Amino acid sequence: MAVAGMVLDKWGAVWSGLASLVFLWPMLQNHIPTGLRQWLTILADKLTTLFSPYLQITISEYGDHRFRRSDFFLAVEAYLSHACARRARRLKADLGRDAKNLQVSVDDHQEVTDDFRDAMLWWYPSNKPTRASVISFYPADDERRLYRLVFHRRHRDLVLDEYLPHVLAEGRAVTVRNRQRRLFTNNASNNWNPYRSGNGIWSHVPFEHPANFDTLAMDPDKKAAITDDLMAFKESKDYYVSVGKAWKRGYLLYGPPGTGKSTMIAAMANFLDYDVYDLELTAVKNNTELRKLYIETTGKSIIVIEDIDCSVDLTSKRKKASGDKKASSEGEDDNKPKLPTEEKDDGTKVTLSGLLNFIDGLWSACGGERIIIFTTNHKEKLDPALIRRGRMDVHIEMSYCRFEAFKVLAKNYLGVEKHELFGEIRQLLEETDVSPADVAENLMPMSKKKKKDPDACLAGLIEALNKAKEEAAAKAKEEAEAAAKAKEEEAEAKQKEAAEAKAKEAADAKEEDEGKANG
Ligand SMILES: Nc1ncnc2c1ncn2[C@@H]1O[C@H](COP(=O)(O)OP(=O)(O)OP(=O)(O)O)[C@@H](O)[C@H]1O
Repeated sequence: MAVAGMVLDKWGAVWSGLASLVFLWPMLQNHIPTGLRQWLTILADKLTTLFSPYLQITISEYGDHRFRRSDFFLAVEAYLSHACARRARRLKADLGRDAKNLQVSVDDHQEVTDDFRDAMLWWYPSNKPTRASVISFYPADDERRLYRLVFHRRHRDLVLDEYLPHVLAEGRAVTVRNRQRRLFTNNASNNWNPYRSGNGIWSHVPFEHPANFDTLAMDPDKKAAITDDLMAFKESKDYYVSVGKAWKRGYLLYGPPGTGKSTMIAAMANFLDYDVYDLELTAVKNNTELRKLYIETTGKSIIVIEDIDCSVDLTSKRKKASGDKKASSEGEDDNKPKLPTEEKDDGTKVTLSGLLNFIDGLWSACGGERIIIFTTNHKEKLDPALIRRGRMDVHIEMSYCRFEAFKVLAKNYLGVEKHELFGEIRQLLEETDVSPADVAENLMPMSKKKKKDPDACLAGLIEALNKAKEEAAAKAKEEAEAAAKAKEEEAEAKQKEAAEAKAKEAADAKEEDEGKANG
């Protein structure tokens, strides 16, 4: 007993000495030269590590690789916000994913305690420079956020074998439950900031588009094929692993304006419960930026490049390669922003090969569970390499409104599934090319009175369709006349050219004869 008492006395003195040092340290620091202070700090750290019965695990935001936020860090963040909220002193409140329920979570820099199978654990968030960064030449990397988990050494096995896997699983489940889906857009690179969480590469707002496959006007069989494909993709993680492919899928949506390409993307995102990254390619300076943007996207997301033909001049390369310089500018709108497609990558532009790598290069396999969608009004303008199967796995044509699609709109907008005017409308829709956007516009009851009156809306639609039909016929006539006139002019020009050539030939022959006679 006496020996035990002496040992306790000895440790008591050590702990009380250390406690005094910790207490006086802030005052002493100001009177100690910097070099000595750093040395003492490191020494104190080593002593604490040596003698303390507590162990510490660090989970940093970017793990070992500096490009992508660590999944484990994100899971810890979600777990702490949710599981430890009751014990935290500083909380934050926000509206949940449905924007109705209040959600209370742990404030960002709050220390929290947790208990797991009777073991106490302490979590310390930090985004201050670590000690290493004080003497490092590269402070930026160390200023990123981290969590320290502190626990008694007798719980080592429990923490490593059971607690941390529990945190990971719970954190992931919380993330899925609380996910407020987001619509991201890329920032110009001069606004990127390595010190900010997520680097400020993407900005986001809550994604709240109401479109879904029930409200999308489209042929029902085509619609069913798309939803089946999406569902198969979502559930095919193991399949992609087994065939050695990155878990991603490319969709090309093409068709005239107002046929529902953007609406389809929103319906897909709602169907899959994914985020949407709307990538504005003209704001991306080069291939490196493009890669960085991809790496900063998360799984369960749709990455969209709308109107890809307007961002990248994809036809010119092939035509230039065949020596047809004139053809390269045919049909192009010179006012549109275009990014060069020359394969030479001098770091000042996004090239076609950069875009191909974005879709299926090595970096594109980071993370998985992503859908890439390109939209275009002019499929024929795109380089075949860009849209070949394997890159853009599914090509979906968004076409003009036919009767099946109209029925969906009539049901959504007017609540009508059958009507005596449907026959006439079917006939007109077969004869006229109008977009679902135009049809929808005509079914929108702009006054309360009209809302109650589908007859008036449908009659208005018939009127608009007849007008569109007449306009189309007039345009076709005009075009035919213009084509005939052009043909006539061309024939006349050819005739004139032939006559001139003949006259010149005759004049030359005459000159030659006169020359001979004189000579
Ligand atoms: N297939 C459709 N089903 C339901 N609504 C549609 C459909 N197509 C168009 N609309 C309606 O028309 C509006 C415009 O459609 P949307 O923006 O999706 O067309 P888009 O093909 O993306 O056009 P653009 O090529 O000009 O970008 C939508 O807000 C929607 O209300």
